[in-house]
Amino acid sequence: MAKVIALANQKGGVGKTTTAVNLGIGLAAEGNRVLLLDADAQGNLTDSLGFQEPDNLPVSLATMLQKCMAEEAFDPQEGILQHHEGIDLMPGNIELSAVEVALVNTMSRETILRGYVDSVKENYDYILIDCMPSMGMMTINALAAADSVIIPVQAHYLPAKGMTQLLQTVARVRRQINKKLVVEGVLLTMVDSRTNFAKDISFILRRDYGDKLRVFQTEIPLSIRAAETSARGKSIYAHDPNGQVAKAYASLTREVQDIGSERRPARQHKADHSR
Ligand SMILES: Nc1ncnc2c1ncn2[C@@H]1O[C@H](COP(=O)(O)OP(=O)(O)OP(=O)(O)O)[C@@H](O)[C@H]1O
Ligand SMILES: [Mg+2]
Repeated sequence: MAKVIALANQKGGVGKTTTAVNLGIGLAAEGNRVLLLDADAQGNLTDSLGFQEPDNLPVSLATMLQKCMAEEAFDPQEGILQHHEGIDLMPGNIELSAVEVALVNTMSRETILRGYVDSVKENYDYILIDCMPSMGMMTINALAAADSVIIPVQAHYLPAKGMTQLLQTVARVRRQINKKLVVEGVLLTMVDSRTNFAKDISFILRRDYGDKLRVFQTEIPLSIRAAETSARGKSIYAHDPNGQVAKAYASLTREVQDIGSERRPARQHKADHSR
């Protein structure tokens, strides 16, 4: 049964999609069965895995969510695409915007995506959900469907305010819709280790949040190599296997796998109970 991880941050351009691709393919390289869900109407995940023009795909996540809303039966393999680096993808496209609007007037509007995820869960070890940069209904659906959330944070900005909002949303979803939801970890991305500023942000983040949340030891370096992959339909491991970004994503993959095999740290239990 899959572990379901959402990649979420309402701030745009922080590395959610890049992390979905490279963590997903990293986990597959370790022998896991992995499904990526593109829950962003921009379709960037679909596009960056080489399925260009996502808006022309006949079946996408929007199609499947419409079926779930209509309580229509479907084949769990329907619409799932295969990427040559060993992962499956349920693509996303502009139609998700219409679905997001339709959700507002639907019964159980927060748990439609969970219904879809439940129907495909047994075929995978990990399902990663790439969220859009907003806290709208689709992201709430992703948090409702997930076991945990990874929060990528760009090392260029102090994330304080946005993080507080996001953590409040996660806590609200946990209280009201999905008791099991935890923060898997905060991931620093686009770290320019030559600057003191990036070091300061890493320090502040670990100081202010480190006792409540896991801040991944791995930090993803800023590199044009990472930016290039989105245009080429492949992972950083295929594009620049010996580079720093590939090493960092492989290290993140190991951290995420290790979490699965260890008990949750005591401090996280404490944080949960204090709410
Ligand atoms: N480590 C990195 N170094 C340099 N550029 C990067 C790195 N990671 C991602 N990028 C680039 O930064 C941009 C934003 O990354 P990405 O699309 O992964 O963010 P996102 O959070 O998914 O954005 P959105 O909120 O729009 O969905 C992309 O052009 C991507 O190629
Ligand atoms: Mg994205």
